[in-house]
Amino acid sequence: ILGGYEARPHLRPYMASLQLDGQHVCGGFLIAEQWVLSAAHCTEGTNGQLFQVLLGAHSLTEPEPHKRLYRVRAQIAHPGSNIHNNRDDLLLLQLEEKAELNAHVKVLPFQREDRDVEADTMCEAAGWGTVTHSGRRPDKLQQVERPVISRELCNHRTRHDQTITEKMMCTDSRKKDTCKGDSGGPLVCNGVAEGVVTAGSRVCGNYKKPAIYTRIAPYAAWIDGVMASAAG
Ligand SMILES: O=C(O)c1[nH]c2ccc(F)cc2c1NC(=O)[C@H]1C[C@@H]1c1ccccc1
Repeated sequence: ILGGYEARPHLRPYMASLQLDGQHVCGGFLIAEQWVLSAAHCTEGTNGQLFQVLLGAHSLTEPEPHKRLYRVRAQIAHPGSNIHNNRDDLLLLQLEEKAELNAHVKVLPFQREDRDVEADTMCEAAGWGTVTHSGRRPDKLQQVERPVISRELCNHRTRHDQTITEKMMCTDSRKKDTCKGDSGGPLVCNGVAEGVVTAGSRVCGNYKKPAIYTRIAPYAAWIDGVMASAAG
């Protein structure tokens, strides 16, 4: 998160850190007791290694009472996701067991109504992604508020030039922005997860390259289908 600030500890109890060998790789968030939603690009270069999911954390390194690392039983990338573009950039992770829900670990509802969030709506993003242009990595969860910008503006020739589909949304990226390591985390608007930070490599903090999120509503049926088929 560029230009943000340390989150109030455990006020975002749905936040997950996807880790490999104890290292934060991407964000994610709890959408059901045994399921975390993140971004498919985060699995690139991991040659099929399964993530571990840290829940209930504020600091990545300090011992905290409700912090717990969960093993992952299955990782399901959206079938349309690929390394060449940001389309269908979603990853579902089934935890080895149901997460123990408490004040520090809670499910975040996601938007099921497929309608664009109005431009200028203020939304929030949080993550353990880079906090400086030089790539400094924070130990504690950061957050930032960002206004939604219209798909028309985001698709302008000088911005993302017609690559933003109706299953994506954008926020202004002037100075304050999501960045590497925040990918997979939720864009929360009025208390509901509307988007997932895409994990394609993207310059951060430059107003000419707005932040891109996968809108969740268009994928509600896919998400429900995967969770239902793996149930039990
Ligand atoms: O965040 C992303 O967009 C992204 N997309 C990817 C694709 C492949 C891939 F192997 C990783 C990623 C990855 N994350 C990262 O590189 C994470 C490791 C870096 C990081 C940044 C800040 C704080 C902690 C750690």
